[in-house]
Amino acid sequence: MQPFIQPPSGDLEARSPWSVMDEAKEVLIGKSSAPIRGDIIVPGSKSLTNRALIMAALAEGTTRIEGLLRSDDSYWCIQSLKQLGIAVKVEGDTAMVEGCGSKWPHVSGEIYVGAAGTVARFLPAALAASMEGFWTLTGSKRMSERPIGPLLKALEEQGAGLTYGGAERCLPFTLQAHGLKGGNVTLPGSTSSQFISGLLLAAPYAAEPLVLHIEGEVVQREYVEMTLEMMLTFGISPEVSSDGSVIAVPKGTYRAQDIQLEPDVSTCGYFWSLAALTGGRIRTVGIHADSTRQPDIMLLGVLERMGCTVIKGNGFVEVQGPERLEGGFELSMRECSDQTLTVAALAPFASGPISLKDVAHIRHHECDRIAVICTELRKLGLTVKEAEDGLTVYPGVPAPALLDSHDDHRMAMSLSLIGMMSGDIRISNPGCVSKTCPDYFDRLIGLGLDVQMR
Ligand SMILES: O=C(O)C1=C[C@@H](OP(=O)(O)O)[C@@H](O)[C@H](O)C1
Ligand SMILES: C=C(OP(=O)(O)O)C(=O)O
Repeated sequence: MQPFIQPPSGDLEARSPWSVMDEAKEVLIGKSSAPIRGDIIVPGSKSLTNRALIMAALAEGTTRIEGLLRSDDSYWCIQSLKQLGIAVKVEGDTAMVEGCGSKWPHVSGEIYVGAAGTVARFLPAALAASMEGFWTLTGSKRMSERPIGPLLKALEEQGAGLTYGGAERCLPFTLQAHGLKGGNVTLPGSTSSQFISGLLLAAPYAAEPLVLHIEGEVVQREYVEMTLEMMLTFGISPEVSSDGSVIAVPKGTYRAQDIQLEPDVSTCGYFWSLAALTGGRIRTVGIHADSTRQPDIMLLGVLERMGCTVIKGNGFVEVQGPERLEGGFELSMRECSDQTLTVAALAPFASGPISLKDVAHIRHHECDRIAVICTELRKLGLTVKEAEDGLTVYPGVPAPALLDSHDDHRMAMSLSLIGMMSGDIRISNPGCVSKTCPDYFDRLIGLGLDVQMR
């Protein structure tokens, strides 16, 4: 075990005022001696929050959003909209957004998107849809490395002028808006579903109806469905071909709404896992498992396969952990790939190896998630086999270690699960949880876990 506390690391500029633990250099989670039990209400979905904010900004009229997530990703979304001259008033988890009908009040300026993939990929088309404007988009160091090229290429073809401050077709860039032409546009589905969602969000404002042709299978297709569903809520009905590869978006204007957002199912995954690992019981309130569009609900199927009992109630989901988790199988995580790290953290405690596949794209997330989870699990003395599109984790007993979150909220939250099972595990730079769940560690304390910040 390394004796020294590491200096603070990570891209602290990307932390927002809604982050609560920037000072923490590391977290130590004590071994849990009892099954974890509790009922919790998880904050709003990041994906729903940022879609709702951007559609509300593009709409005509004032939208009321309830159940908003207050985290770095939504903070940078709101700040970006404010930079564009949109009035956004936030009280608790309610936001009032004055829409601009795609005529952004501030026609120039610099917009910082933090580390939020949803803001970096959802805003450019919404900017390009305006008839005038000249904006520079910048983001965290990692966001400047993450792919966005296919979306920017499509926007250039649609009429936007783009110049690059660093590498070609990456952040930072300056976008000159001339409106979107519409007509046929092609985007690949294999790197990120966010390119498709980003173009769809702005598509109703194109000069001609826009027809999006998707090349190849979409990683996490359900996020595209989530976008289409919210477009419908705001009054626009795209038509999808029977094989899903062509989406025709009619011209129109979003109409302001009063909407209530669901809790973040991706965040629920860590809490369900606490129950799964300890033979406990966690009920997350506010989730309708059968109707949610959040793809990480599919983690419930994985937990059942691992021997958990899952109760899908009316407005809640409850997970009860077994005596011992089952392993010895292979899973495609393509459709709920944000949970790959969660399952990798559960796997050492299962009865047999678990192989996770079809997630090559997560190498382009907050860090190279496949390489990094393998590195961190190996530091614990565990056996892991890395593949191009996933990994296999073997059962084992984790040894004490100092682990690195790699400034990735999902790494920090997943590694905390191992910490709780093993004790003597420290995680450096834990403050990155603020990307989606700023009070994550306080919530663990609330469930009776021994969590020390240093
Ligand atoms: O549209 C969204 O809200 C998201 C899409 C997914 O991204 P990719 O399709 O880029 O993997 C997911 O990983 C991310 O957390 C949220
Ligand atoms: C991939 C993620 O985020 P982003 O929206 O930045 O892509 C994530 O939250 O796991």
